Amino acid sequence: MSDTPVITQMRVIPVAGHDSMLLNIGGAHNCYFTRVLVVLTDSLGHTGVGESPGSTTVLNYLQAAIPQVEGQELKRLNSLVTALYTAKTRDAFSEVSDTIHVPQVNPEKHYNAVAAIEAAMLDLLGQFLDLPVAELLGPGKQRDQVPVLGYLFYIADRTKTDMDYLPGSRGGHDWYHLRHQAAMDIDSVVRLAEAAQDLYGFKDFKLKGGVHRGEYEIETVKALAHRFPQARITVDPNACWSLEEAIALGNQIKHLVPYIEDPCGAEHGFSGRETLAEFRRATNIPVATNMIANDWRQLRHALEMNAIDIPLADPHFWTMKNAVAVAQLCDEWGLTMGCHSNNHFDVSLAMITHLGAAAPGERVTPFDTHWLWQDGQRLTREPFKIVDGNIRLPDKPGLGIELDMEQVEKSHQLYQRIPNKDRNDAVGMQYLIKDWRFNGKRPTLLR
Ligand SMILES: O=C([O-])C(=O)C[C@H](O)[C@@H](O)C(=O)[O-]
Ligand SMILES: [Mg+2]
Repeated sequence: MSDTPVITQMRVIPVAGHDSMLLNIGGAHNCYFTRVLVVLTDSLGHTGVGESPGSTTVLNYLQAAIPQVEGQELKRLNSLVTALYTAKTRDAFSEVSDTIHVPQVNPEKHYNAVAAIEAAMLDLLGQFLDLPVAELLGPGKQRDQVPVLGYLFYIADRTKTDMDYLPGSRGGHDWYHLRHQAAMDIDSVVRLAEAAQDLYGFKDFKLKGGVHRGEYEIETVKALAHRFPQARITVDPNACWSLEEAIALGNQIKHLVPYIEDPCGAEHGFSGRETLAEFRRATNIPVATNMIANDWRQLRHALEMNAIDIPLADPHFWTMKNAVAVAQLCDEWGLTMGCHSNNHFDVSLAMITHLGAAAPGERVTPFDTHWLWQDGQRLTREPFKIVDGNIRLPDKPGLGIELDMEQVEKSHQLYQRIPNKDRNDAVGMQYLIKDWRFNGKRPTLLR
């Protein structure tokens, strides 16, 4: 067997960036978000990089994995990733997963860490083979352009807090100002969508719901659909509507939306998979999820019950290779593939782009990305761009990105300074509503 490069060093670098006061069922986004970079060096001197959500658990897991990764040959990628998934290691690092404040995304789960290691190894392997990562995944590269949607949020008024939210500045594109200002009503959200579309050319939009009462969010969807008649608009209340409410609300917009994301969840002794199956049967509206089909076992139950049409296979939850396997399964079984997102930097932007480029078939729905909220805070020299609602895959080996270590260092320094390293959207929310506490069954503002 011939040799492949050996991983000589693994660095784990926690980083932080700025965010707007975006509302969701978990509360209000903090003024800072955190991520972790995995930076691998190989014996040829190449650098490979991956990004994961920034919980302390994931950080600890990555640091503990260093001895398992250093010294490995790149050709052992598959067996190394499998070993990192072993139950023994997993159990040691997922103890706190029940305490998370944003239950819809599981940022503390170990698989986020494994995914970042896999991405960095794929990056190195691609550079060694002189191939883009998309060529190393599943069926290989299927497309050069990956469509993404405009991910809209209601935005709370940051001036009601003493947190370090950025004020935004006038003089550049409107989007860069508006994304920092309160947008609590329908008109403001439509205005946000207009600015985002003007800058990024989005063809489609998703509204993060679970904030106002459901009726108001449906009115917002209608207003967006009226303003952008060609767009595919959807809404994601993160399962906070009851089944009954979800059916009533869904029926109002069934002619306007291509799908609804996690309209309802577990209630009255029924699981989220059961209520989503009932929702689908009652409304005939396709269902997307990032809440009840995030691993093979969950996906199997969701499909057996006919609960979903669109698994949003986030490569950070699944790893890039497994997310492409989900895409292949969708293609073969007549499902639609999509991709969930959290706040992220430009390394994750590259990861989702290669995933989208390798997803086979026509039924790939535009991917979620939070990049529009972070655009301008780069860690790589040339972040991929969203143009006409698409991200173009560069003609470069590996992930096709190069870290800018000065930017990484600044972002790491910011991480060191901030008090809250783990996501907790209740903190900001408590400035708006005294003693606010998470309740997955009540829209954020209804207290
Ligand atoms: O589709 C989703 O459920 C998400 O994007 C989850 C995220 O946590 C989103 O709610 C957010 O960023 O607030
Ligand atoms: Mg969702």
